[in-house]
Amino acid sequence: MHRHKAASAGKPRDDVYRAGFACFVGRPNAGKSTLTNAIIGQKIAITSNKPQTTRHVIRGILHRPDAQLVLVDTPGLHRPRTLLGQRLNDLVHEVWSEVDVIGVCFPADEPVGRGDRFIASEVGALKAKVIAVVTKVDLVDQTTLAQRLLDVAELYDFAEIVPVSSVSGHQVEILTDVMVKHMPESPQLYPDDVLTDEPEQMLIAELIREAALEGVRDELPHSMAVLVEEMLVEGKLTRIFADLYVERDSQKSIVIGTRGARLKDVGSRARAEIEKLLGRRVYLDLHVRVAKEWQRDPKQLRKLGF
Ligand SMILES: Nc1nc2c(ncn2[C@@H]2O[C@H](COP(=O)(O)OP(=O)(O)OP(=O)(O)O)[C@@H](O)[C@H]2O)c(=O)[nH]1
Repeated sequence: MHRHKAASAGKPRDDVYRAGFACFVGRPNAGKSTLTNAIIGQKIAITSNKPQTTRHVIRGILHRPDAQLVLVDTPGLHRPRTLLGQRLNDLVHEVWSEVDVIGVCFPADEPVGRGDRFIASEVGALKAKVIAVVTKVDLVDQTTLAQRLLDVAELYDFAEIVPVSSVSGHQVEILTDVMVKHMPESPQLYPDDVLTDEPEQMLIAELIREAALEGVRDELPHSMAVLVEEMLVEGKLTRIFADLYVERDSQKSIVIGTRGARLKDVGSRARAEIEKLLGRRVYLDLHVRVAKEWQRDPKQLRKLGF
């Protein structure tokens, strides 16, 4: 038997450190993003687009003394009508097969429908624990909520059903506890200092944006966004990877300048400011991208503040 020492010693559950991956799924508008923010937003939330151990995009990591909960993104699941739809669904299943907990979200203020049934039928037969989250409970009365909980319970044999409101914060803590409870015993998956918290990343993005706009505000008024993709702490040095998004190729040329001279200058000015902010030495890696393809991705657009 490969039992953990702590478990065989009969220690209380509280002593066990748990860590793992979870994702929220559900039809569009079910409240997945808001819930993710409610869980990680007020805590020491850290985000990154460069997953270290898995292929999926990490939305945030919740650190607790007893657990680490890594929330990952999945693209929406659709009834596959096209090859692309099929490929997307394959990707969804790939992510699902790698997570420990799947939270299927059902908005309390809308009846359970065909889309919900489809998703519920797809989440079975996985190693993941599947829990139901009834979202937006602040929008309905007790009778409606009770009916919704019954309808959801009939869809699938969920491990748990948790009603929450991301807006009022009602039961968000409890949902987190439930998710942690279903995480495997595991050492910490991500060290605390590999990634950083979002507010800090926003400030850094703003400093880069300031530096990039200097002298060219007339040509590039609002059409630029900066996204800090990754921050890595390596000894005394912090490596920061950031993307500058512009709307057109012509704007990209302006930002980069002749043979990259302007971008280099932007980088060194931004770096000086970031070093002041962090009080640490910084290596800054800037990439200029045209946002065209990003405009079709609402999540990315939201992240960029458009
Ligand atoms: N009143 C209330 N509104 C909520 C709550 N959670 C989410 N909403 C609202 O519901 C809408 C959809 O929420 P999102 O979090 O964007 O939903 P989503 O599932 O991520 O949507 P997609 O990205 O389209 O899949 C937004 O307008 C939210 O403000 C809640 O707990 N209470």
